[in-house]
Amino acid sequence: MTGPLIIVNLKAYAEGTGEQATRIAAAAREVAEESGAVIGVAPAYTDLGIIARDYDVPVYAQHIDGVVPGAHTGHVTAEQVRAAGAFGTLVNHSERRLTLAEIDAALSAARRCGLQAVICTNNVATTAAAAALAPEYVAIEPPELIGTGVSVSKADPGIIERSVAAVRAVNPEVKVLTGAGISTGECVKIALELGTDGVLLASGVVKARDPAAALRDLVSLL
Ligand SMILES: O=C[C@H](O)COP(=O)(O)O
Repeated sequence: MTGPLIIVNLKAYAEGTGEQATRIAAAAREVAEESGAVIGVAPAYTDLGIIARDYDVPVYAQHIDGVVPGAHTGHVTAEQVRAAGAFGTLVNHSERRLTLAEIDAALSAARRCGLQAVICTNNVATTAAAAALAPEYVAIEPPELIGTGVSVSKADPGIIERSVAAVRAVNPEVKVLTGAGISTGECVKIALELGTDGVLLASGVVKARDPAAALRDLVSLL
C-alpha cells in the first residue's frame, strides 16, 4: 500500500452496522479511488465478511484473540477473520484493552495468518513498548479525546510528536497512526506533518450525516 492510511473504525455504532456499514465501505472505496489515499474500514465481525467480499477496501478486524483455533467459546481467531477476508486487525484498542502478554499473543496470531497489525496505544510509553513488538503500525490515541470531536492533532500535537520520536528510536520500520477526534482534512494534514503515516478515526465519519462528504473532507488537503 502507498500513501497515507486512513482507517475508519465502525466500532459498535448503530450508524456503522449492517446496511450503514456497507454504505460507509462503498464511500471509502469511492473516495480512495478519487484521492489516491488508502482508506480501510474496521467493521463489526458481523459485517466483516460481506464488506470484504463485496467492497474493494482493506478490511480490519476490531480485535482478535491470541489463541489458536480450538475450544475457545466467545473468542475470535486470526484464522477466522482472515478466512472472512480481513486484511488486518486492530489490537488493544482503548475500548478493547489487553494485557501485554495478550497483545503479544494477538500479534503472533496476526503474523501467523498474514494479517497487518495495528497496535493501539494510549501514551508515549505504551507506544514505545508496542513498537518493540514490531507490528506494521502503532496507533496513538489519547483516550480522553476519543469520541469527543476534539482532535488530537490540535489538542495534543505534542503526544503525536513524542510518539513518533519514540517509535523511531525503538524501531524505525514501524509506522505510526494517530487518532481521537479526527474529523477534517486539517486534522489529517497536521497529523502527517507531525510525522505520522495516517489516522485512525471513527465518529467523524460514522456519525456524520453524509459519511462520503466527511471522507472527502479528510483527504481534501493531501
Ligand atoms: O478507533 C478510533 C478511535 O477510537 C477514535 O475515535 P473517534 O474518531 O470517534 O474519536
